[in-house]
Amino acid sequence: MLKAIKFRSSNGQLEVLDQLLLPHTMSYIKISTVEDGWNVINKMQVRGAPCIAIVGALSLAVEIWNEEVADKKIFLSEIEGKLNYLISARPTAVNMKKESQNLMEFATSLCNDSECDPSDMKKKFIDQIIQMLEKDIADNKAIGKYGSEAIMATCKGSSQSVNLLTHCNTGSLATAGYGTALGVVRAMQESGKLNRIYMTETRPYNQGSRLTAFEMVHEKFSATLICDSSVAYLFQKKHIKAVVVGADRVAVNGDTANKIGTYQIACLAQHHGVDFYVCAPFSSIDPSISSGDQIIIEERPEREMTYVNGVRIAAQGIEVWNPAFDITPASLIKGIITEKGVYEPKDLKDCFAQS
Ligand SMILES: CSC[C@H]1O[C@H](OP(=O)(O)O)[C@H](O)[C@@H]1O
Repeated sequence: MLKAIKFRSSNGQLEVLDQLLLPHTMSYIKISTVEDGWNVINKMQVRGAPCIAIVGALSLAVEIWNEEVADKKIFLSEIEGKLNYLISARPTAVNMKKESQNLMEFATSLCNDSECDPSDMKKKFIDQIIQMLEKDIADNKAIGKYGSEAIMATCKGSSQSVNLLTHCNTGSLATAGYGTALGVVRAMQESGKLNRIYMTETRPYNQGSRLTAFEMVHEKFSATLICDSSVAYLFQKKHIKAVVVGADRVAVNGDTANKIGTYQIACLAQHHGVDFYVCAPFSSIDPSISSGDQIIIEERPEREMTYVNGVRIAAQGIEVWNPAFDITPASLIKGIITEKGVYEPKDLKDCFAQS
């Protein structure tokens, strides 16, 4: 499986795959500081909500790896500033913000623990970050399991295999490995339930044609690439059982921010009676927002839309609007597939009411 992140816990060496160069070139970038981490996230050399959080946190771990910590309170204040800086790299995905909150709660508890000396605090803090890698992969495999069961539960014959559609990239290049929506695709492949995975190109960054297609070819899946504009005709001409997409931020009512183009696919899925699932770990759900209209939608530079590989494809002088995400209303979503199970959008709020 392709690896977006290479981290050696023996010596704190971190490298990330430069996804702007895929599929033609596999090149890893060394990350030594939070500034390096911020830059690769902001430039989208690294992308995907879970991957952003893990690379951001690991960039902090490697920056402080050899630091001598003398005062716990000063150290706590230092890491808070660095985490807030990392959150600013991209505004829509919530994972970096939530993991920062979790890390700050953990660091504060260490700071307040009189039994924990400064060097212990640093070591335990770094170990907490390193655990994110394995937890993400475990979460994704659980998402895959629950998603596969949910999709097959609505099939008549147990021997049936189905066609799925996905948008953008939610696989090993968007996470620590296995993937969220692509994790469901992998789980169905593993259980013999996948006939074919269709994927959209996902203009303008082309996560589908450059990344998802790369992952699927690399692992020899039966996979077909389509233009973003072919989705309606695909639903008309091919039997698509379900759409599985990722998420950058899910509001507590189930409204979901995801890659631009997701909303129109959800509208078409409803029109054609195709089940539409969002696949995301709980770290992508934001309990602080009640609906999707509170989610900030990042707008990317116009050059990312008007040029391909350095060649201008749009008329000079045309004005451009390039939102990187849109909001799919909960009413269009059949289920939100998480590592804890599958939830109807209306039931999501109860998960947070208890906590
Ligand atoms: C599991 S990745 C979630 C999400 O992130 C992608 O956005 P980007 O490539 O801009 O980071 C896309 O929206 C995926 O669905």
